[in-house]
Amino acid sequence: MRLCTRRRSRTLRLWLLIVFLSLHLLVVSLVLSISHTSCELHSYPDIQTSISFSVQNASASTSTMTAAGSDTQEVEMDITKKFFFLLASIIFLIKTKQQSRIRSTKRGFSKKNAGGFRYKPRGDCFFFAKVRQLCFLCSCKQTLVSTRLTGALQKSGGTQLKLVMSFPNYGQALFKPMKQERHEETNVNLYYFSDFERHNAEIAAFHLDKILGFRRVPPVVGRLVNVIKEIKDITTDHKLVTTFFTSPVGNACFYGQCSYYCSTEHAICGRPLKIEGSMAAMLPDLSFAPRRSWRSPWRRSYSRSKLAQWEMDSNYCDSIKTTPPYDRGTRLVDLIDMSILDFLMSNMDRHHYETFEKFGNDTFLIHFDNGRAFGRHSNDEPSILAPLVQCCRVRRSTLLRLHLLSLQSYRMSDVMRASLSQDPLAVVAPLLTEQHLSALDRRLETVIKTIHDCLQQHQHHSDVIHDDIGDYPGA
Ligand SMILES: Nc1ncnc2c1ncn2[C@@H]1O[C@H](COP(=O)(O)OP(=O)(O)OP(=O)(O)O)[C@@H](O)[C@H]1O
Ligand SMILES: [Mn+2]
Repeated sequence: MRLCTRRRSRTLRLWLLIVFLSLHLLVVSLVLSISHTSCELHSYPDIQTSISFSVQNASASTSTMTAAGSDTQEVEMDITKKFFFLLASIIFLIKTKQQSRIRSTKRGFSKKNAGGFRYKPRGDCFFFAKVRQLCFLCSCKQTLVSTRLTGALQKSGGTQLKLVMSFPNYGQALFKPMKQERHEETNVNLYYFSDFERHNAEIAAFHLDKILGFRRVPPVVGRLVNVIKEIKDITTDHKLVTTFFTSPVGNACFYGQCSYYCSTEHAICGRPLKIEGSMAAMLPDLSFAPRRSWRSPWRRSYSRSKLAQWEMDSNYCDSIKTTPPYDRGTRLVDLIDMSILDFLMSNMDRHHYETFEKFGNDTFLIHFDNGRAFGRHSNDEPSILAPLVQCCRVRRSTLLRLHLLSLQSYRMSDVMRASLSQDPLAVVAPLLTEQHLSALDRRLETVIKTIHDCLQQHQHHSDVIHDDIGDYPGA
């Protein structure tokens, strides 16, 4: 009898082991394939090949378009894939939770993938960073758009109201509510530092950054949020609750606490209940993936009367070029990439940028905080291009991408329009007005002309072009 029970329990254990091992194998292969392909699918595969192909052959096929714009589309997973992904995610989450606890005590992260690190689950936004770019799995967008919200807290720091929203699986997103209609231009008498932050600018900046091939803005999507059910009823912030009220026309409003525009006059109101906003995927917690904040050498003075040094000294770049970390590697051209992005969307508010500490100085710049972009379409701000004008340096890959987006068939405004139409809020109204889209084409011409002027002023192309493609024949 006892022998029989023992034999039965041994068979049972054996079966359990087989089931466990096969499940494990399945999960490992799925996770590996997902984490591998996702970055390929979403990370501008083979940008050099795509661009060189189209520049050489202006009538390039749709494969080039994939690199320029349509790769902003999320990959739709079919039901089976979704099921397996869910299964993999659940087991993976449990495993990663245990691992991350061990790793976070070491204050580091795994460097399993060549030149990259992973993973910190933030909801479904499995995060993956390479030395050169940010990468999120495809389910991330869906999480931001439709996962139930379980918490809303005001984010401390910063000047304007923004909320950290939580998902049931402890994932988080940064919510910036709509403060201004899409067609409204910033009042000309407002200084750049007191301009409103725009939710559609955060969304559009994410798309533009991708189209430019940078991938340095964390994913941002638009979402309609119920002011009462998804903020007031779920927040544990009692001070925030006291700022809710019903407007004279019956809309649910609140204003929160912050140093700019947190008052009844600038209340954030639903229509009557729902309000548009941008949801940005949160990067891993600082304890897991520490970041360093850098003051931009071309930071504005944030004063009504003072000028910054770079505005007074035309040789300013000479000193920056010899100052670490701008004296070596790609830091200077990365900063110039950022100034091109900012000029295109007219963002004057780039006071700081951040990097992941783990990658040291040889890494990309994270382009956070784009809410003050796309304020005025009728005006271009040449001073934003100062790093390019003063240093006359640019990555070859950036120049090629700009050339591509200036071609009739891949016009920047067309690619942006197509890309932005993928956002859930595009059904309410286009994320950028046509005036803003055509401003992009106009500003692109200015950037290209500036680079050509630099080439004329310098004897050798290599003085201007930072060759990050190597074997690509002349730009
Ligand atoms: N997606 C994100 N993931 C993680 N941290 C983020 C994210 N977005 C912003 N942050 C952090 O929060 C800080 C404030 O965010 P943001 O700059 O967007 O707000 P802000 O109110 O415009 O700030 P400021 O007034 O200082 O410009 C950022 O500097 C960054 O450190
Ligand atoms: Mn800001």
